[in-house]
Amino acid sequence: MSIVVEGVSKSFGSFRALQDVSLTVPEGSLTAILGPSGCGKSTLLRLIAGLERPDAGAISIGGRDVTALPPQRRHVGLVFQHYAAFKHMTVWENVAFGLRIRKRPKEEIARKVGELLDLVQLSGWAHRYPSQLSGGQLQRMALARALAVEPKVLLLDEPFGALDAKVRGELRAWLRRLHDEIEVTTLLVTHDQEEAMEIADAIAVMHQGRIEQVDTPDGLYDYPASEFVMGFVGQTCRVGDLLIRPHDVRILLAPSRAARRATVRRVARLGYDVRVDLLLEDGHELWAQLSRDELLELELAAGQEVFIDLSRARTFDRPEALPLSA
Ligand SMILES: Nc1ncnc2c1ncn2[C@@H]1O[C@H](COP(=O)(O)OP(=O)(O)OP(=O)(O)O)[C@@H](O)[C@H]1O
Repeated sequence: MSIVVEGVSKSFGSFRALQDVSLTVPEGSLTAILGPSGCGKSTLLRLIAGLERPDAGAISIGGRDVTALPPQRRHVGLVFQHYAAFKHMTVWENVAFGLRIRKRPKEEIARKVGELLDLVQLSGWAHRYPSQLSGGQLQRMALARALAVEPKVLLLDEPFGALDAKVRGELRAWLRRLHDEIEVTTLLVTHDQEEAMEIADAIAVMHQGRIEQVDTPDGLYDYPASEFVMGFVGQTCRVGDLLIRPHDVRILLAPSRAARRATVRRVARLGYDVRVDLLLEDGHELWAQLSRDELLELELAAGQEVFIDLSRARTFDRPEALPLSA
């Protein structure tokens, strides 16, 4: 089911946490809400879940206005960063909990819990207790528990936030596969642009209580709507009003009409990538990201004079992208 947020605002005292936020999460999609700490991501998720009420605006799920409904009548599954498992219950009992309180028949509970444990790859752990699970396994159990009651939408707030980078990476790939399998509309809150870019169909970038842009991962990266978005979804260098991604900085060995004179300050190998720190004649500093092959071709060394083509830079003073002319 789709989620539609229309013109939602929310203040805490005099602090405006959300200002006129609108967002559509299409049915079956995996959409990420991406933004820095404090931008209002969790507040938006909590409003959709019904844990908070908006001051203005409306929220609908599957075409039904749920703005005035309590959480339990919205049929949402929720998973947070620090999942509160029932410690005295086994994994099986934790996953079965929601079905038991809904008084579902025993056979149905047994079948469903079995299926869910398969889905989250915890079948072999059904009779363990939460204290015997790793962080990644606990979060998978949390997902199984959220899915048990067949939510119409799944809301995930930094579900892998507390885990180390390697486990996070594994769970990301796993979540994407799970989503493709069960096709439940999913909204994922994260401050990690790599996480959002890797698994989401669409990303809503938030900044200071507003949504700055909603687009596909490629769309955000290639056509950022604002300087904030450009800086948040990838690396950028600034040269005066111009913003450019380091891999778009072209280094030339001979002068050309559009190129600026610069000095190589340092060449650093970062595995296959190479970082070349540059000082432009006018005093601006920037860096170029090259491949090792490109570096070998250019034979760059510190102190060398080169020419920098910034024609792929952008400026956000005016709405359209402005290529630099000489
Ligand atoms: N119940 C509350 N009372 C007062 N202020 C709140 C409350 N909930 C959130 N805020 C404030 O609203 C702002 C947005 O909070 P929110 O938790 O939505 O941010 P976030 O983007 O999820 O950040 P993080 O990634 O750090 O969790 C913050 O400045 C926060 O302090």
